[in-house]
Amino acid sequence: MNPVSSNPDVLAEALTLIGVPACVCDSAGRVLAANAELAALLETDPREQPLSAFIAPHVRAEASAAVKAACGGDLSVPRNYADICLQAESGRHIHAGMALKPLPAGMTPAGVTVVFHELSEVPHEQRALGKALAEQKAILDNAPVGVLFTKDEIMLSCNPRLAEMFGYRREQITGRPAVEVFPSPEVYAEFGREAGPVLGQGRAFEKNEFQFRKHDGSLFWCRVRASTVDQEHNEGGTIWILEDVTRSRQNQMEVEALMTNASICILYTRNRLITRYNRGFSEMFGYEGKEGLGLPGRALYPSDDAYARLGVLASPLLSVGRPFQTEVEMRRKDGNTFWAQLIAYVVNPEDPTQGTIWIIEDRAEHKRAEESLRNALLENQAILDSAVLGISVCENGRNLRCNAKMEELFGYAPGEMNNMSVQAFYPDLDEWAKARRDTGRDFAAGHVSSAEYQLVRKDGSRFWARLSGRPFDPTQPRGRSVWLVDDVTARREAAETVRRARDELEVRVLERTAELAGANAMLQAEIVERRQAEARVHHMAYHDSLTGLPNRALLADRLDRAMLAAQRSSRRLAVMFIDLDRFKTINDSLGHMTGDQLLKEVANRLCASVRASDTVARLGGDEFVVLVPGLGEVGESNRVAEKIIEALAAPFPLEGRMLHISPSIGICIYPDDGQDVATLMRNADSAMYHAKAAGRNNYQFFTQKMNLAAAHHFELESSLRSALALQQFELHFQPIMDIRTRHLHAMEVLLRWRRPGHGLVGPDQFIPIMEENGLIVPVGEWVIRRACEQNMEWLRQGLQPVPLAINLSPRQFMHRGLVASIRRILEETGIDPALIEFEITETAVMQHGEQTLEILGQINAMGIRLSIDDFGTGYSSLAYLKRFPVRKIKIDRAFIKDLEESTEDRAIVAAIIALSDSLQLSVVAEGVETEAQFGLLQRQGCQHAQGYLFSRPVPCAEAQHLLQGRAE
Ligand SMILES: Nc1nc2c(ncn2[C@@H]2O[C@H](COP(=O)(O)O[C@H]3[C@@H](O)[C@H](n4cnc5c(=O)[nH]c(N)nc54)O[C@@H]3COP(=O)(O)O)[C@@H](O)[C@H]2O)c(=O)[nH]1
Repeated sequence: MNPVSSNPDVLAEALTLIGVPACVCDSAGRVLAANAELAALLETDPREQPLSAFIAPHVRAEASAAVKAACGGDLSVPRNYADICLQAESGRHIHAGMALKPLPAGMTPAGVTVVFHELSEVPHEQRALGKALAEQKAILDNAPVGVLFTKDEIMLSCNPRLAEMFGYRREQITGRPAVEVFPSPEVYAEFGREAGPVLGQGRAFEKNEFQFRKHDGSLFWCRVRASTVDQEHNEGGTIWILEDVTRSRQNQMEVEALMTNASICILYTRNRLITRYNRGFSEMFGYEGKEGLGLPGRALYPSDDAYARLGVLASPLLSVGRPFQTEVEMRRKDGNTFWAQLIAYVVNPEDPTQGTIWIIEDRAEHKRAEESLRNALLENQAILDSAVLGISVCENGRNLRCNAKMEELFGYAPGEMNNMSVQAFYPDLDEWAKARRDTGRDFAAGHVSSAEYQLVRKDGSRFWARLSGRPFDPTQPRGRSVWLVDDVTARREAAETVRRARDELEVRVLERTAELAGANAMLQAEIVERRQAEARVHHMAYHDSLTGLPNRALLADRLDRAMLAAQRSSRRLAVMFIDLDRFKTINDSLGHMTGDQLLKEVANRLCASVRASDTVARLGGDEFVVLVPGLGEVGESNRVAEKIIEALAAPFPLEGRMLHISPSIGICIYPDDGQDVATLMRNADSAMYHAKAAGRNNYQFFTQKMNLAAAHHFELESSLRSALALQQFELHFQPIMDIRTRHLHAMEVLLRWRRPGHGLVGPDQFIPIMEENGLIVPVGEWVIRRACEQNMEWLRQGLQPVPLAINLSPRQFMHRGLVASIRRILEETGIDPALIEFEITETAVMQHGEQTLEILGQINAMGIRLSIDDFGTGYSSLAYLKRFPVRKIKIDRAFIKDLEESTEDRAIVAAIIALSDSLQLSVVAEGVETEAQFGLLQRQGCQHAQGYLFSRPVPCAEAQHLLQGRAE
C-alpha cells in the first residue's frame, strides 16, 4: 500500500464531515487541520499551532501527552479523554470530552484526529477556581522544594520534587507510612515528640537540619517546615515542606573545617566590626577565645591613618564585589606590628553590606626571608662585582650574564655582554671550536675545564686568559655553566721574561763555571789557610802563649771531663797547684825575658815529669796546675809531687847564670776535697799557700783546716777594708841610731792595726793583703800624712827635729798619684822635706826601671831623701843602684842575724859598707840585736844601726819620751 499523503486541505475537508469541533494533529501535537466548528469554538483558526495552546493550563500536560501518545499508537492512553478544558482565544473555558483517533497507519505524517463533544460552557467562578487550582498545581509541580501532605502519619500526596528527593515515584509515596522516610522508628518517634506539640498548638514547626531516609536507604539532610492544614483543629493533615540542604550543609561543614584548621587567619567583619574569626586569627593577633568578637577592625592596624588608607584602597573594589589584595602593616593585641598579606572580598557581591571576609597571612617571616634573600643577592652581586676575576654564566654558547670585572676585562659597557655569543670573545672560528671541544671533553668526563686561551677584547686587542669552567649540574654537561676568567697576560709575559733570562743565565753560568773552577781552587787554599788560622786562634784561646801549655779554660774543661771519667770508674784524681818560690824576685831583678825563659824551662820539666795522660797547665805568672787523673789511691799523688820537686831542683842554666827555683805544691783530691772545678781549684790553691807557709819547696794536701785559714783570710781582709775609716790604724816608731855617737839619728815609722778583739796586729799580717787588694794606696797615704803631722806636732812641742823614715810599698810606689799626694801633704802639713825619708825595697826599685827612675827623681826633687830597704835580698848591685837618687841603703837583717858566726855574712856586710862608702851612700844595718853585732858594725864603719838592741818599735807617746830624752 502506497503511503497516503495527509494533505491539510484534504484533511480539513474530511473534518467538515464530522460536524462537531475536530482537528488533526501531527505527532508533535501541532494542529495540521481543523474544521470550522473548532475554529468557532476556539474563536480562532488553530492550524499550525500546538493544540496544547488551546487547552486550559491545569490539564494541558496530560492532554498534550495523550495526543502525542495517540500519534505514536500508544493504546495505554485512553482514546476518549474526558473533562478536557479548552480555552478559547478570549480566555473562555469550555468543558469538553475529547476523543482521539490516530490516523490510519501508512499515512504520512503520522497524526491523530481529535474530536471534541459534549461541550458545555464553564461557569465563571468555576473557571476562576480551576485557574487558581491550575496555578497552584503548577507552582507545586515546579517548586524547588519538596511538598508533602500527611494525615494520620500516612503520606497522602507530594509534589514531584519531594518524590525526586526521596527517590520515589509520586504515586509510590501515596499511602506510605511517614515513618519510612525517617532513619529509624526511634528517630521518627523523637521527631514526633518534638514537632507534635508545636503543630498541635497550631504553630509552624521548623527545623533547620534533619536527616531523612531515601527509598534506597541512604540518608540526607533537609530543612523542615510544617504546618497543619486545618490550623485550628489539626484535623485536616499536615503540609511538610522539605528542602534538601545536604550540599549546603556539606559546604558549611567544609567552610567550618577550613575556618578552624586553616593556618592562615580568616576574619569576618560587618559594619567595620569583627563578627567571626578562626583559630588562625587568635594565634596571629593574640586574642583568646571570643575576646576579639565585636572589636572594631581598626584595632588590627597600627594607626587611624593606616586604617583609613586601607579603607580608601579597599572600598572601591569591595563595593563592586571585586576582591582586594595588599600587603599592609598590622597590629597584634600586644601592640607589636607585623607585615601581612591581606585578601578581602565581600560575602555577597550583590549586597556588600552583608560583610567582608579577610584572609590574612603573616608575612613577617616571608619578609625576613625576602630581606635575607635580597641581602644575599646584594652580597653575591657585590662579591661578583668586586671579584678580581671575570665571572660569567653561559648556556648554549651564549654569555647569559657576567660580573663587572668580566666587562672590564673585555672592554664592554655594563650589560653589553649579556646574551652575547661567546664566539665573539675568540680570535677566530678555529680557536672557538677548539675551546668548545676541550670544554666538552672535560665536562663529559666530569672535570672542571681549565685552560689558557688567547681572547679578544671589544676593541680587537688580544689578551691571554685562564678560563676555568664547570657545569651547574654535572649530570648536564651541555647545560648551563659558570666560568672564571683571569687575565694572565702579565704572568705569561713575566714567565717568558724569566725563561729568556734563564736561558741567558745558563750561558753565563757556563762561562762563570769555568771561572769559578779556578776561583774554587784558590778558595780551597784560602779555606785551608783559614782553618789553620782558626785552629791557631782556637789553640791560642785554650793554650798559654808563652809555654804552649793548656790555659785555665782548657784545664777547666779537662778537669770537668776527668771528674766524669773518675765518677764512672770510681777512681780519684789529683789537682796540683804549683807556685814557683821567689820567682817574682828573679823576674823583677833579671827582667821579664829571663823570667819568661825560666817559665818555659819549668814547663818543659813539668811535662817531662808526668805521664802523657796527665795535664800540665799554666794559669799565668808563675802558677802551674798539674791534673793527674785515674788515681787508684791518694798516695800516688805524693810520688807525682816529689817527682816535680825533683825535676825543678836542678839549677836552670840561663843567660850564663845558674838560676835556682823551687815549687810550693798544693794538692787536692777529687771527689774527697771538692766536686766541681771551682772548689777543687780553690782548695788546691789554699793547700799551695800552706806549702809556702811551711817553708816552700814542699807539697801539702788540702785539709778542711786550710779552708778555715782561707775563711780567716777573708774575714781579715773585710775587716781591713773598714779599718781606716774606723781609725783603727796607728803609728809606731823605731829609732835608728848613729853608731858612732850611739845617739838617736832618725826614727822609722811602722804601721800597726789595733784590731778590736785581736789587739795590736803587726804589718806582716796585713800589709801583704793590702798590697794584694790595693788598700795599701789610701792607707799608705794616711801613714805619710799622719807621720808628717806628728813630726810637726813634735816640732811645735819644741822637740829637736828628727828625720822620719817612711816605708813605701812597691804597689804604693808605682801608683801614679803618689807624687801629687806627697806634694799635697808637704804643703798641707808644712813639714820640711828634709825631715822625711822614704824607704823603698830593693825589689821595688828594680821593678820598673825607667819609670822608677822618674818617680824617684821627682820625689828627690822635692828635697825628700830616699833609701833602699832590705838591701841584699834582691839581685841588684850597688853600681846599678847608683843610677837612682838614693842616699842610703839598709842592709837586710838576714845578713846581720848571723853576723857574729858567719864569716860569709861579715864579708858581705863589710863589702856593702865599703862599696857604699865609695859611692857616698850611708848605710843602716837592720835587726841589730846584740852588742857584738853592734861592735862588729861599728868596726866595719857602718854609720847607722836599727834594732831591738836600742829599742823595739814604740807607740807615739814613748817615741816622744825618746825624743825628749835626746833633747836632755
Ligand atoms: N809599706 C809599709 N810597710 C811597712 C809599714 N810599717 C811596717 N812596714 C813593713 O812591715 C814589715 C814588718 O814591720 P814590723 O813588724 O814593724 O817590723 C819592723 C821591726 O819591728 C823589725 N825589727 C827592727 N829591729 C829588729 C830586730 O832587732 N830584730 C827583729 N827580728 N826585727 C826587728 O823590722 C821591721 C822593720 O824593717 P824594715 O822596714 O825593713 O826596716 C817591714 O818590712 C816593714 O817595712 C808601713 O807603714 N808601710
